[in-house]
Amino acid sequence: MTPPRLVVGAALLSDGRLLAARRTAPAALAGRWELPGGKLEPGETAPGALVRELREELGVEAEPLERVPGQWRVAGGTLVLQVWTARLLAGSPRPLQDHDELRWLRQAEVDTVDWLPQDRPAVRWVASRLGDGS
Ligand SMILES: Nc1nc2c([nH]c(=O)n2[C@H]2C[C@H](O)[C@@H](COP(=O)(O)OP(=O)(O)OP(=O)(O)O)O2)c(=O)[nH]1
Repeated sequence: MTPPRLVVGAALLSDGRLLAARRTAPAALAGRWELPGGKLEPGETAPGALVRELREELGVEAEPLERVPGQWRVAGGTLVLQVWTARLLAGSPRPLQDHDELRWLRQAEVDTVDWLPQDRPAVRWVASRLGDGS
C-alpha cells in the first residue's frame, strides 16, 4: 500500500495572533478556513515545504518553530496533515494562491471562523499557547 503523502499546515504567528486562511478550492473545502500550507514535493522536508508554501501562497518569509503534536488523516485518508508553528519574518500575508481571505486571530477570536474539522485539534493546541493578549 502506498503510504499517505504528507501535507504541512503552518500555524503562522505574529504579535500573539494566528493566521487563518479561507480556501477557494476544491468545492467541498471552499469557504472553510485552514492553515496555509500544502503537500511536500519529492525530497522536501516538512519545514522546507512550509517555507516554500508560505512564500508561494502568502508572499511572506517565515521561520518554522515547532511541530504541533499529532497528525491527522485528511482527504479520505490519502494524505496526512502535520502542523508546525512558524514565525513571520518578513512581509505582510496576501491571499496570492488557494485562498480568498486571510484573518489574524487573537486567542479569544480563534473560534470565530469555520475551520476545517481536521484542523481543529492543532488550532486548539496553538490557541492555548497564544496568551489572552492582556
Ligand atoms: N494546506 C492545507 N491543506 C489542508 C489543511 N487541512 C486539510 O485537511 N488539508 C487538505 C486539503 C487538501 O486536500 C490537502 C492539501 O492540498 P493543497 O491543495 O493545499 O496542497 P498544495 O498547495 O500542495 O496543492 P497542489 O500541489 O495539490 O495543487 O490537505 C490545512 O490546514 N492546510
